[in-house]
Parts: sequence; C-alpha cells; structure tokens
Amino acid sequence: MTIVEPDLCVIGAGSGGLSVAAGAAQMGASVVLIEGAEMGGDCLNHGCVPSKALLAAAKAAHAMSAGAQFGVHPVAPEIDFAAAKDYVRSAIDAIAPHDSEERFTGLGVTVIRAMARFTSPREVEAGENRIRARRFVIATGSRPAAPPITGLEEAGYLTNETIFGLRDRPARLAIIGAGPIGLEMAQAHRRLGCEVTVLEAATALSREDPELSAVVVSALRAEGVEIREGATISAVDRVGNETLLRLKDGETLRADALLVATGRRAEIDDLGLEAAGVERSKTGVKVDKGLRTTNRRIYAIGDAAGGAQFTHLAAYQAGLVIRSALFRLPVQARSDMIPRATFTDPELAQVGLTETDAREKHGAALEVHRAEYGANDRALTENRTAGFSKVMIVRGRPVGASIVGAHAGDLISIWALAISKGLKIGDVAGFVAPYPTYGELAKSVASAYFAPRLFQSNLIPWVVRLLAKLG
Ligand SMILES: Cc1cc2nc3c(=O)[nH]c(=O)nc-3n(C[C@H](O)[C@H](O)[C@H](O)COP(=O)(O)OP(=O)(O)OC[C@H]3O[C@@H](n4cnc5c(N)ncnc54)[C@H](O)[C@@H]3O)c2cc1C
Ligand SMILES: NC(=O)c1ccc[n+]([C@@H]2O[C@H](COP(=O)([O-])OP(=O)(O)OC[C@H]3O[C@@H](n4cnc5c(N)ncnc54)[C@H](O)[C@@H]3O)[C@@H](O)[C@H]2O)c1
Repeated sequence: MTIVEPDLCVIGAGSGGLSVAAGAAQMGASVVLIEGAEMGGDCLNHGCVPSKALLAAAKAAHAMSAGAQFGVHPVAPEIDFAAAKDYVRSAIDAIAPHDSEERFTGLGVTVIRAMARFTSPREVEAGENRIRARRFVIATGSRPAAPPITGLEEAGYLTNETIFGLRDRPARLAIIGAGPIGLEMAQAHRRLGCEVTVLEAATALSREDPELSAVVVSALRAEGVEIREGATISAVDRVGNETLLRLKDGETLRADALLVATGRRAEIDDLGLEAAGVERSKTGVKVDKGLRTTNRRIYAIGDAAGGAQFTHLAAYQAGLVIRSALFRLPVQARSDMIPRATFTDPELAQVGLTETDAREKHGAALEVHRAEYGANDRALTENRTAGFSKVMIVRGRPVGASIVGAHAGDLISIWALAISKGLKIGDVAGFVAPYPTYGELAKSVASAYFAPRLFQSNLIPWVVRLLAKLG
C-alpha cells in the first residue's frame, strides 16, 4: 500500500472533479485525483458532448428536407447511422485531451485510476493507494435511474451510457421519460430516420414554464415525434427482436430499441460514506451552502451533491470549493443565477425564477415583459420566427428569464450575467447589440419595459416642450 498525503484529494474526474483538480494544482496545491472509469466523466463520454454532437448530425439531416421556403428543393437525406456515430466519437476525441490523464499529470496532479472508498473520516483507499488528505472533494457524479416497471430489467434497455454506441439504426425507438435527455434524444433520432415514441408519466419538460415547454413539444410533434403525456407503462417484455411496452390503457407499443431517460441518481453507494461520517440527503450527499458535507474536511459537488445536474453548475461549485479549501474564504453557493438549456430545436433556456415562481415570490411587484422572435429582424431573415423571450422584473431588476427559440441556450447568458451581478434592466437597455442578431431580443425586452414609462408619461413630453422653448 502506498501512502499519499496531499493537500487535496478529489474523487471523480468528471466536470466537477477535473475543474477542482486543475484549479487547485495551478494554484500550487498538491492534488490527488482519483477516477474509477473514464477521464472526463459523464459529460464528455456519455452526456453533453455525444448528445450535442448527435444533435448536430441530426440538424444536418433535417436541413436537407427543410429548405423549401428558401427555394432549396427538399430531398430525403441518405443517412449512414454508423458514420453519424463516428462523428460523435470524433467530437469526444477532440475534447478528450483537455480532460486526459496526461494533461493533468502535466499540471502536477497525481492521477490514480481506481475506484475510491473512504475507510475513515480522513482516509480514502483507491487500488494500492491510501490517501490522507487535508481536504477531500466528492465529485462522483450520477448514474441513470430506471423506474421499477415489471419486466424492464429482464427485457433490457438503453441508457445514455449505451445509446451512443448503437451503430445500427433502430427503425422504431421508444423512449421512457420526456425530460431533457428524452426529448434531445427523441429529436436527434427522429431526424436521423427513426420512428420515435416518447412515453411520459407526467408532462414533457415539467420543470420548465409550461408555455415554453409547449413550444418545444409542438415542434417535435410536427417533425413526427410521438409524445404521449400521462402514460403509464405496466410491463415491458422482449419477444424476439422486439420490445413490447404494455400500457395501462391496454395498448401494446412495439419497438426495436428502448431508451430509459427517467432521471439520474447520485453515484455514492459504494463510497464508504458511513466510515467518513458523511450523511446523505434524499438525492445525494448532504451539503451546506458552502458545499461542505457533515464531515467538515469533505466537500461534495456536481451531481453527487444531489442538486441540479449540469456541467456548468459542477464547474461553478468547483470554483467555490477551491476558494474555501485552499484560501479558507467563506463561500455560499447561489442557485438563482445558474442557467439551464435544453438543446432541442427550438432550444429552451431558463435562468432565475420562472413566471409562476416569480409571481408566488413577488406578487404584485412582478412585471413580465416579452419579446417575440417574430419581431426580430434576424429571425425573420432566417425564417426562425417561432419562439419568445420573457423576463421577470421586480423593481427594475431581472429576477428570471425564460427563452424558447433559436439559440436560446446562448441568449440566456446575458440574463445570467444580469441576475448574477444584480444589474438593472436599464443596463440591458444601455448596451449596443450588433444588427441584425438574435441578441437584440434582450434589448427588445428592455424596450418593452421602458416604452410605457417613456411614451405614456406626461412628464417627458412636458420636459421636451420646455427645453424646445428655451431654444
Ligand atoms: C445524456 C446527457 C446529456 C447531458 N447534457 C448536458 C448539457 O447539455 N449541459 C449540461 O450542463 N449538462 C448536461 N448533462 C449533465 C452533465 O453531464 C452532468 O451534470 C455532469 O457531468 C456532472 O458532473 P460531475 O462532475 O458531477 O459528474 P461526472 O461528470 O459524471 O463525473 C463523475 C466521475 O466520477 C467517477 N467516479 C464515480 N464513483 C467513483 C469512485 N468511487 N471512485 C473514483 N471515481 C468515481 C465516475 O467514473 C465519473 O467519471 C447531461 C447528462 C446526460 C446524461
Ligand atoms: N441540456 C442539458 O443541460 C441536459 C441534457 C440532458 C440531461 N441533463 C441533466 O440530466 C438530468 C437527467 O435528465 P433526464 O431527462 O433523465 O431526467 P428528468 O428528471 O429531467 O426527466 C425524467 C422524466 O421521466 C419521467 N418519468 C419518470 N418515471 C417515469 C415512468 N415510469 N414512465 C414514464 N415517465 C417517467 C419524469 O416524469 C420526467 O419527466 C437532468 O436533471 C438534467 O439536468 C441536462
């Protein structure tokens, strides 16, 4: 057994763990980074990167049959499904060096490739190593959580960990769950030539403002994705080459492949948390506002911490942990300025409060102002007029923004900045956006806020007339 005694021991080399390890090492700390599977974690290998690469392939296929209004004769695309998967692999390979063992070793990090487990409040074992660190960070991520449906385990199913490896196109793909994973994969596979049926127990994208979710759902339906909300699956069977999904209403749905996308569970069961004195919450490791667990030497970040599951959130939390663990500065994780985006076409993005939540919290003080893509010149030139942006404003400051439409995931950033810095809506009105861009939507919202104040006020015309009289 080799004994290592670093300043910091990070468990998990995914979005959160890599960010802590790189930042801490570059600031002069001695760091051990332990990874039991692939460097890069879920985002690189089975999550954000392959899903967005597959969506890009799907977008290229879709464009071939979507150009009639531009005078481009629609043609049925000829899709080489395996080649699309090669493209996905190439996207992973392009990013992998950034997350690689070689890069981290080069930064001075000691990388251990083994599963880690706490053996005491101050010690972790990984392979032949015993690590006694001053501080530990749990960044072990999450795994797909399948629902307890009769026959599901026996019948077998795909998850985000296996679907990107499929090289033969399933003619009929069934998907359980209409969250971000279910809908992104539904659209990607539909555009790549599969018949897709999504079975959702509740409503699609139920965390989002329903007015925005409805735009995404109707766009996917228009492309031929069948989305059934309020569906109950009573049993699943695999008979020959077919998966049979037996629905509560008596119908049986037949598919060649089944993707389960019903949420994810923190990957913390085999970590020896009890030995470390680390308690769990209902959804992951229990942490305080400063991301410390019930053992003050141990932090938890990313999906393992049981909150929202996003790469940028894990990276943000990593920065806080570095400040706290290395510099002993007090930190408080904020959630009000963490954006999220679902990368369907149209995209859906949110930061801060939704309209419903803002109304509940701020009541009559809330003003909601909108801008329609249909009134944006760039959207008009590109015939991408479906969608809108709405911003929740309280006493002149944005407290939430919701966007559905082209590039919503990019457009939400300005509102994330405004909310994180407590900017006023006047600050958004005051910047100049290039013309013609979708970025002008933010200015349109600000104009909608100021227009009644400027143009329906008696004071402004009075001042203008007075100044005119003064010559
Ligand atoms: C299909 C899909 C698409 C997604 N798309 C997006 C997106 O577009 N944008 C976005 O922001 N988020 C997206 N996400 C979510 C995002 O991938 C996660 O929120 C993010 O990866 C979490 O980072 P993490 O560091 O907490 O965990 P991970 O990146 O999962 O890393 C955890 C690492 O810990 C390792 N590990 C676990 N246990 C141990 C142990 N005991 N010892 C050693 N190592 C261990 C694992 O092998 C893994 O490598 C997507 C997720 C999925 C599944
Ligand atoms: N673009 C992104 O940022 C992105 C993309 C993909 C995933 N993610 C992250 O990954 C996490 C997991 O995504 P997800 O889509 O798997 O989970 P989710 O929790 O967002 O959605 C799961 C859906 O499955 C439904 N469901 C659960 N059990 C069911 C059953 N038995 N039958 C039918 N429907 C059922 C739920 O009602 C829910 O709508 C999300 O929290 C998200 O943060 C992010």
